[in-house]
Amino acid sequence: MVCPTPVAVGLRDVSAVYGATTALRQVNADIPAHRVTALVGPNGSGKSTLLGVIAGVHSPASGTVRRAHDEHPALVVQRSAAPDRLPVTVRDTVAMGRWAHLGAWRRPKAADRALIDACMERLGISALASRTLGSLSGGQRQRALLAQGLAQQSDLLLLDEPAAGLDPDAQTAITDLLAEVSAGGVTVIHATHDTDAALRADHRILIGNGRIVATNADADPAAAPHPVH
Ligand SMILES: Nc1ncnc2c1ncn2[C@@H]1O[C@H](COP(=O)(O)OP(=O)(O)OP(=O)(O)O)[C@@H](O)[C@H]1O
Repeated sequence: MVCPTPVAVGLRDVSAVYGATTALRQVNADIPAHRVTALVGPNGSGKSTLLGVIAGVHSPASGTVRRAHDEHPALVVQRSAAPDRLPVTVRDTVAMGRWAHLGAWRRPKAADRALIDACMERLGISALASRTLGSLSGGQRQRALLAQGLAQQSDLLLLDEPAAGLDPDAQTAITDLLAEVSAGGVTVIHATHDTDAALRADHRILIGNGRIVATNADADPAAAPHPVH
């Protein structure tokens, strides 16, 4: 008996534009809950835009996006999109992941501080806690942004090339981390150019020129998530 996988995000006829540029064209997809989904495709194919649409930071020009999750999605952007010269420390950066959970004065409680410490520990950046982001290597900064994403404790974690620029061991560690996080009940969607990371995902979506070209569900219909009604 096939056990149906619930859908975390359902996209129907979604198109997205930047001015005159069409980045997504009539995208239809069901993203399985509590699994790792890899978005793969060449540069400029629309992966980041799709993540932005799912995160709710880029409004689709047409179509619908339905999220089953209660929490606000956590979106971890590519490091090139993060400001370089902000005088914030690694700890501050990770702590920003708690902002949505804090009151008006954004004062972290003991539990928030413990979580921030745990997220830094998980990404191996505890020793860098007092360093400013601008003083870090690209890979170290990328880990700080990932720790910030984890600190949000969202049940929908969206990551844009989380292992880009990391050394091979660190790339493997990030892929392991994503699998661990999804095993804990989080839906993970990540854009990647790393074939190993894509192959280790539970579900793959291949994008080309703003369209979905293939999913692994095409090859194995039993693996397709079952739509929610
Ligand atoms: N801010 C923007 N303004 C105008 N066009 C944009 C903008 N961002 C992306 N685009 C265009 O939208 C299309 C999809 O870009 P997107 O960044 O989603 O691709 P991608 O698959 O994530 O690429 P990469 O692998 O290089 O990160 C491309 O044609 C790109 O040039």
